[in-house]
Amino acid sequence: MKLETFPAVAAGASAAFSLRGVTRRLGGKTVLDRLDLDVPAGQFLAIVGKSGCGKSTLLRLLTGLDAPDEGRIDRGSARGPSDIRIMFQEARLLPWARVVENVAVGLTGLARGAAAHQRAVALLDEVGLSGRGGDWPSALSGGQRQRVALARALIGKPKILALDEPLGALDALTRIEMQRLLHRIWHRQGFTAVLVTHDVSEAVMLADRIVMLDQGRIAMDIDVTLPRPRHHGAPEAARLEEAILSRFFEEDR
Ligand SMILES: Nc1ncnc2c1ncn2[C@@H]1O[C@H](COP(=O)(O)OP(=O)(O)OP(=O)(O)O)[C@@H](O)[C@H]1O
Repeated sequence: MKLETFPAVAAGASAAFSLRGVTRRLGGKTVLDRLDLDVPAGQFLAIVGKSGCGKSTLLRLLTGLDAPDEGRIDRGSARGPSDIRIMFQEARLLPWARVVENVAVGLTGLARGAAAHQRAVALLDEVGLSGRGGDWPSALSGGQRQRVALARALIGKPKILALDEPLGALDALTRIEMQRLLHRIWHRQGFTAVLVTHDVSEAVMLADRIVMLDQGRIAMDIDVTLPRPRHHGAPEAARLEEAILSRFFEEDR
C-alpha cells in the first residue's frame, strides 16, 4: 500500500498548532530534533513510535507542560489552560470528591456554581455515566474512571485535547468501547485531538493523520482517508495497519 504524505496545511486554513524547528534535550540526549509540524484545527492526529522515541515529550511541549530548548510552538487561538487539556493513562481523580465534582473541577478559573454542576451532569450523560455523579471514584471501574477523566477534560470546552495513552490500561473490549466514545465526542464537539498511542490499530481507528516519530524526527506522516465510522478488522484498516507496522520494524529485518 502506498503511504501518502499529508499535504501541508492549505494557505489560510486555521492551524490548531504549529511547531517550527522544535528541539528538546533531556538527560544529555536529543529527544526531539528540529521538528516541524502543522496541525489544522479539528484534526484527529495520532502520534506513534517505539517506546522512548519522544511521543510524551512532544505532547508535554504541545500542552505547555514543558518548553523546547530551541524552536517555536504556536498554539493558534488556544490561550489559557482551559483551551488545552490533557488526559493520561491514569484517570487521576480526586478520591475525596464525588464523580460529579471530579468533572466540575475541570472548569479551571471559572465559578463552580450550579451551572458547572449542571454541565458536569450533562457531560456524565454524554460519556455514558448517567446517574453516577453521586458515586465516589472508588466505586467505578477503570473504564468508568477514564470516562470521568474525559468528561473533566471536556467541561471547559477545550480547543485542543491531548491524550497520552488514555486507553492503555484498559482491557481490549473496554478499550474499543472507549475508542468509539472518543470518536463520537470528537466528531460532535470538533476539538483538535492529539493522541499518543502504542497501538497502531487504535491510531488507524481514530485518526485523520498518523505521525510516526523515530530518533527525534518525523519518520512517517500519513493521511488516513478511511471512511468513518471505522471497524476493527475491516480489510482496508488491516492493510493500513500492516503497512505502518512494517515501517515500524523496518530496521529489524
Ligand atoms: N525528565 C527526563 N529526564 C531525562 N530523560 C528523560 C526525561 N523525560 C524523558 N526522558 C527521556 O526522553 C526519551 C523520550 O521519552 P518519552 O517519554 O517522550 O518517550 P515515549 O515515546 O513517550 O515513550 P513511551 O512510549 O515508553 O511512553 C526517553 O529516552 C526518556 O528516557
